[in-house]
Amino acid sequence: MITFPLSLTANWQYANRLATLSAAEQDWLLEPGSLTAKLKSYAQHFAVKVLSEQPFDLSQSQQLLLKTTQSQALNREVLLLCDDQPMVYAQSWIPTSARLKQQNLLTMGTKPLGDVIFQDPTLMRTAIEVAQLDTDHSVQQLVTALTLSVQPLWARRSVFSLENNHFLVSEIFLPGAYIYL
Ligand SMILES: C=C(O[C@@H]1C=C(C(=O)O)C=C[C@H]1O)C(=O)O
Repeated sequence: MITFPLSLTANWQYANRLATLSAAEQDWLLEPGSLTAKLKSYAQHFAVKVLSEQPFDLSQSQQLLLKTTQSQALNREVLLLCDDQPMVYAQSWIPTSARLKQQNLLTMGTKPLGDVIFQDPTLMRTAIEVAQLDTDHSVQQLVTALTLSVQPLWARRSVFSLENNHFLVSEIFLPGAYIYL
């Protein structure tokens, strides 16, 4: 039985410190635009499956990343599926601020975050950090539950901002994702 939220503790690094990324790895890990839009361009059918969406306590490191003293945020964990294949596990931490509520980010359901936030011209994003999750990382329990093959996984994360309201989005590329092809 998987306990959400999954821990995403990892050796996060800014991509410019990783000289050995392949072209495909750079293409997917450093995609500056919407990952949703990029995945949709590769698939006939795109869908979001919500795994867990609940208020949860922010860790101290998350509060620092989000530049917030709020103790809780909405934790949203989803799978992004292309033609019914799970391609990405995404985990977002969205503080319950009025501005983020106004954007309906706290009640997205199966609508992809990217379809909303990238429509906002005030959206800002920090530099993308990347990490490789090894075969004994806690995310691998989800890989096994999805009957996918355990393998080192690429991950990326960044902090988005809408008028000084910050939220953290992490994305793990699952086995079979285009990044590995
Ligand atoms: C931020 C984006 O939204 C995507 C969709 C998410 C969701 O619906 O929870 C989470 C992370 C992203 O993979 C994006 O498209 O880049």
